[in-house]
Amino acid sequence: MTANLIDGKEIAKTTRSRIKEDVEQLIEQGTIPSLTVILIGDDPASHSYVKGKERACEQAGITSVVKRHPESFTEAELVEEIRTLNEDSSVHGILVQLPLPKHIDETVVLDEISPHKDVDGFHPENVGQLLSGGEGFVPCTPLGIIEMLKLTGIEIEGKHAVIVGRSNLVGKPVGQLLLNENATVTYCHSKTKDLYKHTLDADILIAAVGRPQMIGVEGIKPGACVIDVGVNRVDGKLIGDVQFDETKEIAGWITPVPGGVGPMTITMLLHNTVLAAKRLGRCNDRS
Ligand SMILES: Nc1nc(=O)c2c([nH]1)NC[C@@H]1CN(c3ccc(C(=O)N[C@@H](CCC(=O)O)C(=O)O)cc3)C=[N+]21
Repeated sequence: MTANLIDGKEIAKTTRSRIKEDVEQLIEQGTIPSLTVILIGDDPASHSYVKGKERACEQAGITSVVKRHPESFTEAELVEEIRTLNEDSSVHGILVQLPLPKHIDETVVLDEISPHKDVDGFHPENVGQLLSGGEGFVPCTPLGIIEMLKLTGIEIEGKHAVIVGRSNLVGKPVGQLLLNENATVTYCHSKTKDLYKHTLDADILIAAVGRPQMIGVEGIKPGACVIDVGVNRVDGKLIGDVQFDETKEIAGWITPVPGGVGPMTITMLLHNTVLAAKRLGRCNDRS
């Protein structure tokens, strides 16, 4: 058996053209959705991701501004910049590219972003909304994964979803979303004993550890849906967390790296920015 490929690029393309229509409608109503990205330091991977975000915004008709700062930019300067953007009614979405330099406290910074402009969904208010089933912003990668499953027609309800990795960015929120979709959810992590005992029972396996090819085919249940969130750069090449070539022979569905989750992450950033513009627009109408 060979797995069906979940083509993230193709799904992203379809979703982005839908978003573009939304943007056009908003522009007709007088609002140009706009995203500001703050990028500190000169990590090549971060610069490349941010370029991808800029390109995607441009294609969708969303205004994007990138504020680039040297490694020496201070936490106080960053907080000040965020406060200014929070107040600026022409800015709908604010994203601070991670990771930040060591001298800046990520928590302090993320807490400073207005929850109404927090298109990453990292602000504690939005994290809380996700847990309680509210209407906050949901982190882009987890949202992209759910969208991809739905658009591919993979049933979530009643399925056993096993997540490997418990980061705040991906592991934890994707588990919560799957739970909200009525999956039975298991979280695995670096201290989990006998990892494959759990993964072998997964109908839906989410690999989000950030270690190249750490999940082997011995850990995959035949017919399972395997979502590989890994973006590990090895010798200039992008490698996932799953041994793709072996796994694709027994899985039912699998996402490639690149061309899987990555393009959907950026797509959901566009989605969240449009959502922010719609919501903030409504607030401005009322004032
Ligand atoms: N505040 C913040 N929000 C983020 O969402 C965020 C972040 N910081 N820091 C870094 C990670 C990583 N991330 C990716 C986004 C797109 C691709 C992507 O599009 N990847 C393409 C390939 C891109 C390439 O070749 O370089 C693909 O998988 O096909 C990958 C990784 C967002 N992140």
